[in-house]
Amino acid sequence: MVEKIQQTLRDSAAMRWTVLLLLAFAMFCSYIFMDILSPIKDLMQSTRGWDSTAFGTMQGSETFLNVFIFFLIFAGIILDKMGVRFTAILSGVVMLVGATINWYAVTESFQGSGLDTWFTNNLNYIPGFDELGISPFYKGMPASAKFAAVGFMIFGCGVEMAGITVSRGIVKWFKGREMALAMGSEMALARLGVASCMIFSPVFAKLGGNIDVSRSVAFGVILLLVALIMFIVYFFADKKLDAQTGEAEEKDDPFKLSDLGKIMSSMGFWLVALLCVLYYSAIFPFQKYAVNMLQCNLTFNPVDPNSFWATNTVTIIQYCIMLVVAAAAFASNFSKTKGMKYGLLALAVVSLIIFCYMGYMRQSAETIFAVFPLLAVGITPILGNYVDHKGKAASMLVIGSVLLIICHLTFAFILPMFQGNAIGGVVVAYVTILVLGASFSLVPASLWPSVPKLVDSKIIGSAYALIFWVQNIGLWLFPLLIGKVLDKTNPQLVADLKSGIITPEEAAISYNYTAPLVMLACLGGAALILGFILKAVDKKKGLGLELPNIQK
Ligand SMILES: NCCCC[C@H](NC(=O)[C@@H](N)CCCCN)C(=O)O
Repeated sequence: MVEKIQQTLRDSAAMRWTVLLLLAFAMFCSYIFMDILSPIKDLMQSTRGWDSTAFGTMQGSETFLNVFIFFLIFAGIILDKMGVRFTAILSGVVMLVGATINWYAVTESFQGSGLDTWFTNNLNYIPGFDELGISPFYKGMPASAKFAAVGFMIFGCGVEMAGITVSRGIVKWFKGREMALAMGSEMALARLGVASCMIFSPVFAKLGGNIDVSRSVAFGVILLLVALIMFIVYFFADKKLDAQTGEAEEKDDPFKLSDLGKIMSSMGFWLVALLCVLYYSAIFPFQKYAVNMLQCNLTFNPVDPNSFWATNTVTIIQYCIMLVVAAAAFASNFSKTKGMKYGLLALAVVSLIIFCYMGYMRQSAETIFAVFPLLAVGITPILGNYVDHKGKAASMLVIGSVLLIICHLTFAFILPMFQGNAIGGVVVAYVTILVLGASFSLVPASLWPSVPKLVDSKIIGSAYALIFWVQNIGLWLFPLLIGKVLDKTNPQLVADLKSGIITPEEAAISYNYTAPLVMLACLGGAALILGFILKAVDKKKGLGLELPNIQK
């Protein structure tokens, strides 16, 4: 008689993918909040008086507690000690609290309140940090920006804690199965979140003709409430799984601080962590300057504000096309026949071309750069699927780094040659952004699923936390460095601006970006060297980075 094999929730594909949807949707909401103010920087200046320094300082506060107060390290320890479901809910609550403070700071009610007065007169610096130039506050910073920074740094703790928790949750539910596809899908949805907020945040702020920036932030807060609900539902599924498997690893084999030593002594781990900080420092900080870099290098013919291309209808159509690209590319991973697979991929490519055409017709750098997260939405799951079935993660890290170098050098030296050539410049920009998007899929799709191969599953939370911590240092440092290098390498522009020879508007689109782009290409070069070393170490020590996740 054939013995009936005990099935757990994890063995059911439908249940596994439902759990992934809960976690991924929570991250989608968090990524929307993370960039909610980015596309309305101009409105923050005109309605709340945040100049570029106030805006940049507030945005930079996100990493402050994680990096300098080591919150991420504590978050990793909490995750390994308390388990995924507890930490998921905790991170959801922390994000919501931070976001609510952030929202209140930008409302009309904050203006003129007691808190407004207090923040105007206090919190002008943090001793020690101020001297080093790394304080999230400064004398003269608008009170609303200071209070928003307090909220954003609390949110930053929650969102990074959620990031490591979701990664560990995916490992728990998908290890030995479609783990890289699951991580790729989660990141794809996160990228869709970034693209969505770029499109919808200005729409909410300008709704009904009157400008209110707090509406956009309120939209983000509501989404974070939804994220918390997702985590609560996940809590029950995860509890049931533990009851079925009797695993509850955090109780059976409790995490000890000495376990951290095991991570630190793994050469493979450090190579991945360093590669991560180098690679992501050349991507996320670049993302903050990319639109301006395009404005400085491309020639745009302003679109008539009354024309079809300037309407919100076009925005909505473009967003729908974006969803078609993402859905078709994602569904191609699950198609049963080759015909269906290639049909869906063809649909994704045609929609992508239409998306690019519309971006060109709108003649704005923002809509051209919008294609960047879109390609990652489409192909990160496909590449994750490849890692699951064929492996080659270390090789993908190397290829991703090569593409990164090529793209930054193209932006630095080839794009400026097309200044004055409206169509040629846009074509070069699109091709380079698409290739960069491919690189931004190759590296994340192979890097994050490699971590469970390097450390014990009991300490996976701390391992992700350590990588995130190292990465956060780069994410804090490089936006600052790019700004400083830009000013240092454009001395004439800075002097002309100071003496009033050119207006701030003219100056803003006249920077020469060569030096910062070469700096980012060098980061790619260093990541490439580490990639080769990682490949060699993998071969020598048999880490299994080139092997598929699913062993047939
Ligand atoms: N399951 C993979 C999770 C990592 C995804 C990764 N996110 C990060 O690395 C975050 N620490 C940084 C996000 C910072 C943005 N301001 C990703 O590729 O998004």
